[in-house]
Formats: sequence, C-alpha cells, structure tokens
Amino acid sequence: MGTVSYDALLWLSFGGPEGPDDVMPFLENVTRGRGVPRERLEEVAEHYRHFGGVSPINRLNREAMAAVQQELAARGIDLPVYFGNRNWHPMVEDTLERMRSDGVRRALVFPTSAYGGYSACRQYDEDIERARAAVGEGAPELLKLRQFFDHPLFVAANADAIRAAHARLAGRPARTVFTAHSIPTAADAAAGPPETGGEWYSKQVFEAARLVAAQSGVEEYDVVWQSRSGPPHIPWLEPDIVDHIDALHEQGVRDVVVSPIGFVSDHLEVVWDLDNEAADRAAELGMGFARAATPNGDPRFAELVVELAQEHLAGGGVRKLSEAFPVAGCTLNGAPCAEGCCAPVRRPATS
Ligand SMILES: CC1=C(CCC(=O)O)c2cc3nc(cc4[nH]c(cc5[nH]c(cc1n2)c(C)c5CCC(=O)O)c(CCC(=O)O)c4C)C(CCC(=O)O)=C3C
Ligand SMILES: [Fe+2]
Repeated sequence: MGTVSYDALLWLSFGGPEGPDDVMPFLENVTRGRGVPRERLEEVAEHYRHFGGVSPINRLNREAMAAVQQELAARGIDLPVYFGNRNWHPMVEDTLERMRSDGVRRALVFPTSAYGGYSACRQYDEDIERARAAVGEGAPELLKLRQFFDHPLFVAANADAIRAAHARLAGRPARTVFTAHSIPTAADAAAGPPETGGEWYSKQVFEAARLVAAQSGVEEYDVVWQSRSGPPHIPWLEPDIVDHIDALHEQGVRDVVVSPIGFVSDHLEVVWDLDNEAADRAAELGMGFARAATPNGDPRFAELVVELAQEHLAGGGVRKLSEAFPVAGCTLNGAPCAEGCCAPVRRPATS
C-alpha cells in the first residue's frame, strides 16, 4: 500500500433521471436484459413522476462529492473527483474518456454501495470493465475501493441517525427496523466467494444492523427488505417492509423507526418506498413512524470516503468493525474478488 500513486477519484454510482423525459430511457437502461416485467416498469415510472421525473440521487451524489473534495483538500490530498454512473448521465464511459483526455493514468473508484453481492458490488466491477473497454487504448487503471458496511464512520453515522429518529418520536418505545434493497434469493446465495457458502449480501446487512444497533443502544430490532421487483414466482429476500409494518401492528407495536441501512443516500427507493409507501401504511394503522437519515449528508460520510482512499495512499490504515468478513470488493480494472464471486444469476425471460 502507498507505493502506487493515483491521479483522481472516480465516484461511481447508479444514476437517476433528471426530468420527465429521462424516466423511461433510464428505466430501460437499468432493466436491460434483467427480466423485469413491463408493468413493474410502468409502476416505477409512476413513482418517479411523483417527483417531476427527477431522482434526488444525482444531486445528492454531487453534494457528497463536493464534501469529499473539501475533505481531501483539508487533508492536503490532491485528487480531483470525477462523477460517472451506470444508468444515467454522466455515464461512466463518458467520464472515463474525459479522465483519459485530462491525463489521468490511475484512479481510485468509490462505488456508492457499502455491501457485497452482484447488484451492490460486482455490477460496479462490470461498469469499470465496460468503461475501460469503451475508452480502449490509454484507459486509466481503476482500483475500486472496498466494501464499507462495517467501517466505524458508516456505523457511527447510521447509529446517530437512529438516535435522532427515536428522539423525533418523543422517546416512545419504538421498534427499530433496518431495511435494505431486496434481491433474488438466488443472487444472495451467489454473493461472496463461492467456497464461503455465499449469502454475503444478506449476512453483511445483518452484520451492519447488529453493529449499528449496538452503537445506538437499540436492543430489539428487525432486518427487512424493500423495493422488490421481478416476476412474483421468483423468490426474493423477505419479509417486505410494508408487510412487516402490518405484522408489527398485529403484535401491538405502536411506533417504528426505519433505518435504510442498505443505502447511502435519499434516492427514490428511500423517498418513495419508505417515506411514502411504508410511512402511509404506518399512518393508516395509526402507528408512529420516523425514518432515520441516510449517511450522505453526514460529514462523516465524506471522511469515510477519504479514509477508504487513504488506505491506498501513504500512511493509511484499514478500520473495520466486523470480524465475520474480510476486506472485500477492492479489485483492479473490474476483476472479481475471486473466481465466481458474486456472479450474476441468469434471469428467466419474461413474456
Ligand atoms: C442491492 C441493490 C441496490 C443497493 C446497492 C446500490 O446502491 O447500488 C440498489 C440500488 C438502487 N436501485 C435503483 C433503482 C432501480 N433498481 C431497480 C431494480 C433492481 N435493483 C436491485 C438491487 C439493488 N438496487 C435489483 C436486484 C433489481 C432488479 C433488476 C436487476 O437485477 O437489475 C430498478 C428497476 C425497476 C424496479 O424493478 O424497481 C430501478 C429503477 C437506484 C436509483 C434510485 C433513484 O433513481 O433514485 C439505486 C440507488
Ligand atoms: Fe435497484
């Protein structure tokens, strides 16, 4: 570590539409070849239209990047930050081309997901590989930063957000519910190096929840899933957050704090699926509901990104809280962590 030098930091994210005309082309980019039924697409397009066809994700990424740029400067690190997405402009292929023409030869890549798994980790490797292939000759070397679900700064930001959400419920004894994006159970089974037995995505979400709960002083909590798509006969991680709110109500729970531990910013799955759908269900049932903030706006998030980068610069150490998982996700030029790690699961064609 610290022997190779880097010229830039590439902020690699999912992307989101920035106006009504972007919505369908964006959704087609996201779901190309993935067997998501047309009706699901129409339904999701409707969610975006509630916000004028604008996802907050690009703005939030730009804000976080500005904070990171400041934090780098404060630590005397000279590393320009570039922005590239998988599914919407600025597309990572175009950004990488610009980096090449700016003379960038080696860059660190920060993927905006904390976990392992195909959608959360390996697909970002594919983005890196595709972008380098698109640029061709002279494409910058790209080293992806590691998974950070157990980094003390990620855990601390989430723990404080949960404490603040509980405080908004005036100290009533609310149940804490952690939520992350559901994935097909077959994709979860394939998450992690094959010889480890898989399920790294769900197990890392449970591990992050355990660490955050402990730090926020929460004793009783649940881990649930959200934003499922795909044909109904394919099993995905369960229970769903909205069904779970029903179940808690039946058990006599009166207040819930929801922590979107699976996400780093308030993008559409958070502002629609949680702040509207889940919150509405709680309201219908007469339950109190407070959604914990995502880490994006917390100054510790910028520090986290800079620390992850510093692991590859002179003098940077590795801070992680989980002993259950090794450092993972950090590879060069889009290589998988190991042969078959987080391999994509073939999706059945839909009619
Ligand atoms: C694990 C995971 C993360 C977290 C890791 C990470 O952050 O990368 C994540 C993030 C996100 N997912 C997002 C949006 C969408 N995800 C979809 C579809 C899917 N997501 C999946 C998984 C995940 N997704 C999966 C298994 C599918 C099924 C199809 C497929 O296998 O690809 C679809 C298609 C319609 C639908 O089915 O919902 C959309 C529109 C946005 C942007 C939101 C915005 O615009 O603000 C973000 C940050
Ligand atoms: Fe998604």
